[in-house]
Parts: sequence; structure tokens; C-alpha cells
Amino acid sequence: MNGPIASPPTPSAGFLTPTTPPADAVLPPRAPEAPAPGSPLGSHYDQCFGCGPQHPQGLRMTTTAGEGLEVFAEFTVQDCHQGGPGLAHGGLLTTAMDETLGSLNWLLHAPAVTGRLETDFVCPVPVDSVLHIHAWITGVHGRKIYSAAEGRIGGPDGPLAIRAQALFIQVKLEHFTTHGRPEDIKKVLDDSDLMKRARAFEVNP
Ligand SMILES: CCCCCCCC(=O)SCCNC(=O)CCNC(=O)[C@H](O)C(C)(C)COP(=O)(O)OP(=O)(O)OC[C@H]1O[C@@H](n2cnc3c(N)ncnc32)[C@H](O)[C@@H]1OP(=O)(O)O
Repeated sequence: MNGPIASPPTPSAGFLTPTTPPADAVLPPRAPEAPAPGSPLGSHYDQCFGCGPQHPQGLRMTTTAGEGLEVFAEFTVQDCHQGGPGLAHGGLLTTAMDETLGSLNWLLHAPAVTGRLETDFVCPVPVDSVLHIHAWITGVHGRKIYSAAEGRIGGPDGPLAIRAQALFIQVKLEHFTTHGRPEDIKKVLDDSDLMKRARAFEVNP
């Protein structure tokens, strides 16, 4: 007979996980180029499933810079986002959290990709709900950016539905040009507006 199975560590239970910043992580200042508090962040790529206005089935999320190292986003759950009848699919909720956590890149002015994302689903989210997501940086250690987020139903003080912790890793723009499908990379390179947006992020991590 098998023995008892230990519960997996979760952010909600306060366990240390790879998304917990180490003791010597820092909270850097906002980058001078970071969008002003209250300004909409716009889309980083018009075909992005999370924020792209041109993506036919995307989440079309809108995100706003907060005061410190934080952002606020909204995701309206639509019919096409169902998992159970009338309820949001958990994977799409995770995507919404990933997108919002990724938008913290704007505040540090450095491109970074998700290395690890941990999610707690606290309560079901009905279709037609607006999920209000608040994400913030919890620490930076070298190329590693630690962050956390909460999603609440109906308003910033609504019922807590989802919680996440993430580890993003700063990358050079070559990460995208080397690994992306060539025709999509070419489209970006050929579009001066998109290139301007990408260059705005260029750093040497
Ligand atoms: C505005 C933008 C919004 C964007 C929102 C959407 C964000 C996304 O969804 S991005 C897409 C999903 N993510 C990806 O495709 C990333 C795929 N993974 C990779 O490309 C690579 O594994 C990458 C870049 C994360 C790390 O590779 P690499 O640059 O070689 O770094 P590597 O040396 O392996 O790791 C760097 C450090 O991070 C740590 N690390 C990397 N991955 C993890 C992980 N999954 N868990 C824990 N630690 C990790 C390593 O242990 C290492 O730590 P240390 O410096 O202490 O030794």
C-alpha cells in the first residue's frame, strides 16, 4: 500500500518555490523609459494571443502601468473561453495571468520570457465576468525577475479567483529572432512601427 502523498508546495501555502525571490533579490527603480503611472501599455505585438488587437481569437487584454513596479489588467471572459459550461477555462485564466505578469517588462524596460508560472485557482470564474488582475514585481536577481499576481472578479476589490507567482528570465532580442518562425520575424523586421517597439526594449542583460 502506498504511504501518504505530501501536498505539493503552492504559493498560497507559503512554501518556498523557484518563483520565490532569494533573500538577496532587489527591487530596482522603474526604468526611466517606463510608461507613466496610469498610462495604458498597449500591445507589444499585434498578433499576441494575450494583448494583440489583430489576433482573431485572442484575449485582447488591456493593461495599465501602476505607481511602482506594478501593473493592472482586465480580461473579459467570453463564450469562446469556456472550459466547463458557463465557466472560464483554467488554461486561459493562466494565460491572462502570464500576459499581465509579462507586462511588468515595460516597467524594467527589459525583454523577459516566462521560465516558470505557478497558479492557484481559488474559485470558478463565470463567462461574462471581468477579471481584474493586479501584478507586481517581488524581486530581481541578475537576469531573473520574480513576480506575483492576483485576479479578482468584477472589480479590483472583488472576490479573489486566481493567484500566480512567476519567474521571468531576461533575454536579448536574439531570443525571438533566433527561435521565431522566419516569416513572422520577417514581417516584424519589415514593419518600422513594430521594430521601433521592439528596439525600445533592447538591453544587454
Ligand atoms: C510585454 C511582454 C508580455 C509577454 C507575455 C507572455 C510571456 C510568455 O509567455 S513568454 C513565452 C513562454 N516562455 C518561453 O518560451 C521561454 C522558453 N524557455 C527558454 O527560452 C529558456 O529556458 C530561458 C530563456 C527561460 C532560460 O534559458 P537561458 O537564457 O539559457 O538561461 P538559463 O541559464 O537556463 O537560466 C537562467 C537562470 O534562470 C533559472 N531558470 C530558468 N528556467 C527556470 C525554471 N523554469 N525554473 C526555475 N529556474 C529557472 C536557471 O536555473 C538559471 O538560474 P541561475 O542564474 O541561478 O543559474
